[in-house]
Amino acid sequence: MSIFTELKQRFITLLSQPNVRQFNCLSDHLDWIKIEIIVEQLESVQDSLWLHWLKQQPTFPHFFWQNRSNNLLLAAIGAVKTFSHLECAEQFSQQLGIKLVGGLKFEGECQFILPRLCIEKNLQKLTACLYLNKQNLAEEIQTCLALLANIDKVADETTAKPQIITTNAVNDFDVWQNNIQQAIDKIKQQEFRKVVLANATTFIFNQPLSAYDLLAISQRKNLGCYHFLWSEQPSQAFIGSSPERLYKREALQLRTEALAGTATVTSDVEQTDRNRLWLLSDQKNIYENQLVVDDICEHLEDCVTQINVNSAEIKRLHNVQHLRRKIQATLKDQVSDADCLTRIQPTAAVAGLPRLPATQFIAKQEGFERGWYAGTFGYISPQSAEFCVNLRSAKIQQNQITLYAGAGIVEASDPETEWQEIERKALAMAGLFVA
Ligand SMILES: C=C(O[C@@H]1C=C(C(=O)O)C=C[C@H]1O)C(=O)O
Ligand SMILES: [Mg+2]
Repeated sequence: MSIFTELKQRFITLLSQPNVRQFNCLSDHLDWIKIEIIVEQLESVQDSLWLHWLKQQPTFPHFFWQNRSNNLLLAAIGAVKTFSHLECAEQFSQQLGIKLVGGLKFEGECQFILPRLCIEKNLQKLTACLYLNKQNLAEEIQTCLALLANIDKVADETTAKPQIITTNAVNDFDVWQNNIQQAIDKIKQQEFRKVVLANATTFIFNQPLSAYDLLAISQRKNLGCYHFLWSEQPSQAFIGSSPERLYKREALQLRTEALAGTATVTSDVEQTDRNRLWLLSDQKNIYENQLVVDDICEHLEDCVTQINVNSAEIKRLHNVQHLRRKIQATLKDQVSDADCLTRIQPTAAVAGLPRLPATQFIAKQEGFERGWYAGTFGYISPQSAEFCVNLRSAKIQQNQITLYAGAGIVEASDPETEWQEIERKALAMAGLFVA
């Protein structure tokens, strides 16, 4: 029996119990019921299973998130409550002692949900939770039964190979070069020290694309990355495979990082290793990274009791390698995830330093709205939280895909080199469909 058939049968049995109202209440005075199923030893399945399951679920939104150390995977369908204010989401999660999933767009818009059904996999342990509102319980049970009717269905990975018809970038090289020159002028005038400029490239295909299939391919190719998918309606989704952690919190322990500074990775092993050594000692890249360290430390300063920055190491990916400095801190009591998120996001790795003039420059010059790109996805809960930075990502709408990639611009930046850098970063997604 598949895990989904097992969950379906067990949930239907639990929902049919006459005392469902009492024994699963999250708390006497609250409106919500949680029905939980735990499977301690899930047999090994491929990570793509959860995406192929989502692909077949008619209940939206869909949320998928897998951390880069691959010991936590979340797959959720439906929303019984949505939050557009971080503090409200935080308060709700605290009160009920539950996880909420979602994130923040680059421009700051907040979107968290309490899913109808949330499946969580920690290594071999699986926890599935169904949430119902106590107020109109009879109706809620019917809605859940309708959702459960379909949860044993899993899609096949398509063999279809959509063909590219046209490609169009928001900024061509001339516009890019001009934007970088303007950024460098502003840096010289001391309006800011760094700004991260991005491009958006749209590919139109001869047939619709499956966000689920693309992300499943990416899971196998972009190793050591967070993988995420957010879809509010059929045929539209935002996906990505990002190397960058925004932060991970366990109780008061916070882990974050400065990931910035880039060199090429190719199939030439020796050249790639020379690039690694060059990156570790290149002043422009070290400076680019240092500004991210400064930004994070400054923003966390008054809400931590200690903070420690590790020395630089290399985070190696399929097409690029980055300089990374890990940062550990202990939060003061009472510091919330709402605090952490608003302080850390968007870091100087995706916005710039100082944050305000950099984001204003981006909004004015870049030529498109970033939305979920360079935003963050993850979860909050009273015990822990984890978020990634939504890089190496794409927006899919029917037969169109828009890829996003950016690069940190500092005074020593060269437009040509930065252009090559964003082209290589875009390969994390483009490499999945451009032969
Ligand atoms: C902005 C992006 O990446 C960021 C910029 C980097 C750089 O400029 O060296 C490196 C890693 C990321 O923090 C992106 O991938 O779009
Ligand atoms: Mg760079």
